Amino acid sequence: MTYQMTDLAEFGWNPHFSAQLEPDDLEQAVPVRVTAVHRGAVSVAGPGVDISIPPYRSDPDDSETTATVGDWLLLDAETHRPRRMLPRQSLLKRRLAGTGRDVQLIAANVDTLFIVTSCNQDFNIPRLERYLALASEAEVTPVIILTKADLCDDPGAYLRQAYALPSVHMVESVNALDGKEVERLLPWCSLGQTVALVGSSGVGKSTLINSLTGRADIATQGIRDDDGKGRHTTTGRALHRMPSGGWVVDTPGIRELQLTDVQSGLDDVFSDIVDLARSCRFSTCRHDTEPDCAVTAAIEAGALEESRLERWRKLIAEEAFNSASLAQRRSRDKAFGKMVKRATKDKKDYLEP
Ligand SMILES: Nc1nc2c(ncn2[C@@H]2O[C@H](COP(=O)(O)OP(=O)(O)OP(=O)(O)O)[C@@H](O)[C@H]2O)c(=O)[nH]1
Ligand SMILES: [Zn+2]
Repeated sequence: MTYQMTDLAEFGWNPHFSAQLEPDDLEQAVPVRVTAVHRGAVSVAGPGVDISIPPYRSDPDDSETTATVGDWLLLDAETHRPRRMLPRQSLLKRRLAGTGRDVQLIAANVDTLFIVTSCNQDFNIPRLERYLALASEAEVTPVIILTKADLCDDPGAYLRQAYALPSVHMVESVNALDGKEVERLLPWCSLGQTVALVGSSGVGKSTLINSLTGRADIATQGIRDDDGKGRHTTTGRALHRMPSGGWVVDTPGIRELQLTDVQSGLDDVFSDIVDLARSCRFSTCRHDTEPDCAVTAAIEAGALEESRLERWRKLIAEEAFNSASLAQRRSRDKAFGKMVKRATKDKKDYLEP
């Protein structure tokens, strides 16, 4: 079977994925994209394919290799069984709420992360920095979207604060209810582009998705669900096609974002402090009372805000804590695997001396 690359491009295929193909792959396999993950089934779609298959994990020992929304799978053209998953271009994940340890995959192969906040008390620099670190770590381009501009006297003040963050290059303020204004986001939503939205509850993510998809089937707060049992919030997870040709990932609100394994993301977002720290006299400088500390010197000179240093410290501490518990679990899993292997070998030796 052969495909026009343009047919695949509609689903978000790009040279990154072409580069993963073996010469005869497309003769025996169909590339499909995961459009939804349900309990016990995964929906996939591609040119001429729109089916449900059982959940797939390429490495049984590694939960991060579970096919998630946005992943590309090569299905056997006849049996429709997955042959393999193509290496991801990006991966958004978060610590699973409640368990404290497990990592939940949010979406793969996302091009742009819309970090949504509103021009009111939700606007919060530390929260933006967390989301920026998440985007950087996931290798997704961040765009900050300031909603409810229509309810605010001076949206420009919020725009300026967001732009002032060193790693921020794109900020848009919109009235998410106004389709015309939301068109300003179209450059990130063109053919085959995949966007995901993150932000606190109530900032307007569903409203934006509705405006971008031109549909009203995604529940917004305050609207009653069909079952009449009450307010429906975004709980499913799926890729929705936009009239502009792009795809939008509808993920549940990430209310308690925890940073896992985001050391390099933090370094990017706080590169100003990391750069300064290189000039401290001691490589182990804690930027506290040490002599010749470039960081405290910058604070004294007014070049760095002390609160920014504090936020960095807090995130570093949180990151260290999270990564430590993750590392503990990984080494425990590994030790368990080794023990099982050893026991199996012992048994074999015993049975076949
Ligand atoms: N005036 C105005 N209202 C908005 C805007 N964006 C969202 N709203 C309203 O704010 C409320 C919350 O919006 P949602 O889109 O449900 O927020 P959400 O981020 O999806 O919330 P969760 O589903 O809980 O994560 C709704 O009543 C929207 O109509 C905006 O830009 N301007
Ligand atoms: Zn220092």
